[in-house]
Amino acid sequence: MIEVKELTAQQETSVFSQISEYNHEQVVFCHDHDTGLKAIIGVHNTVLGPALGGTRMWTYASEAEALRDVLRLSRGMTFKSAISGLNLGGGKAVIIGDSKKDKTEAMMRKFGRFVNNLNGKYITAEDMGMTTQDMAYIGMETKYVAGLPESQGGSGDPSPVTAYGTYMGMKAAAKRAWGNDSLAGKKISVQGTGHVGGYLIDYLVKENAQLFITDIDQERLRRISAATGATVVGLDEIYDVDVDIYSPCAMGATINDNTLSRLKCQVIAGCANNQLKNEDIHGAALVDMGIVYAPDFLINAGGIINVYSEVKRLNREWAMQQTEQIYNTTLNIFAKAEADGTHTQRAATEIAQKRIDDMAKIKQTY
Ligand SMILES: NC(=O)c1ccc[n+]([C@@H]2O[C@H](COP(=O)([O-])OP(=O)(O)OC[C@H]3O[C@@H](n4cnc5c(N)ncnc54)[C@H](O)[C@@H]3O)[C@@H](O)[C@H]2O)c1
Repeated sequence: MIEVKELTAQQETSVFSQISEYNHEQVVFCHDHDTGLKAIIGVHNTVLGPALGGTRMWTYASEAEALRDVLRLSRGMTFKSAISGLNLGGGKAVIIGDSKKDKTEAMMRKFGRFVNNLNGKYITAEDMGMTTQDMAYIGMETKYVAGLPESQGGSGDPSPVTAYGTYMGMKAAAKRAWGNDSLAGKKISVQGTGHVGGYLIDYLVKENAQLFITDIDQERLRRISAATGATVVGLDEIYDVDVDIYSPCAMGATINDNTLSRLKCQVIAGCANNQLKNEDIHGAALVDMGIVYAPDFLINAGGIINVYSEVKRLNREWAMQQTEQIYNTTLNIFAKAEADGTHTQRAATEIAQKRIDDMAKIKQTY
């Protein structure tokens, strides 16, 4: 398996150092002057099938940050699809910009043309900052798009399915930590109350969990708090709240050297991608702290399962049934990690990598 190490400052600025570090097959830089499009498509691995993963539109502080994000996200998709038993490779795209101000139909369609140039090696869908309407625009230029509106034969917003899988993973983690998967009365902090976080909160409210929520969108926080009774906490305060479960549902790398010593939870289970800033260092640190960590790419796989159902013309019922399996898979990962004396992220990655390696051998005989 390829180890991902911390890069030196010099390596961080070298595009090829980063691509080789994460072992990507292909990275495509897309630029269009007229629409202001600046996008990067990362194709990590296509052994199991076409690289499928959403496009994220975000106000990255630098181009280097955007590149790092697309590389980490696309690698995560490889393992997510592999561990979920899907015949898909890992890919992802980022568009640099403010989704609320900079996005236009022309920009989306231009991006669709870049996706089309890859001839199906990469299939796009939604991620943060993108909507089903954006997928519809992209779909005017390419057939290699999923997550289209249901009115256009698509599987619609994947977030409810992602939330269901995250909820299943959280319950499995609760069972591991406390011997019982009930979340009733558990204090749970949810960082990010967007598409997935919002649906997850609905499940947690139904179970009578005690919620602490934060978001940069103050209006949404007020609305959710008024509807659910959740306590609103500050953006940074979220790491200090005395809770049983911390659920990262916004950006990645929130489990890092600065936050670890502040966390008081016994379980971490959320939908955000790439929650561990450094998989091995912070994954191992969580074991030392006695925190049960439900691997992000495993428990947030509901969205890709839903998108896969669209590509393979299966229905949402199939997607929900597959997603429910996340509960058992998560329990199995906890057991494997303990038996192997390793952390859960590594145990999950090893299972995913083994499937890729096994299938690569089969393909050699075609
Ligand atoms: N949508 C899916 O189906 C899906 C699938 C798998 C993984 N994910 C991951 O889950 C996470 C959330 O996705 P989403 O679709 O709900 O996105 P979203 O944009 O709908 O929601 C993200 C929320 O996080 C908030 N936020 C951003 N930065 C924050 C910060 N520093 N602190 C607190 N809140 C902050 C935003 O204001 C927004 O409300 C992302 O990491 C995404 O990659 C999503």
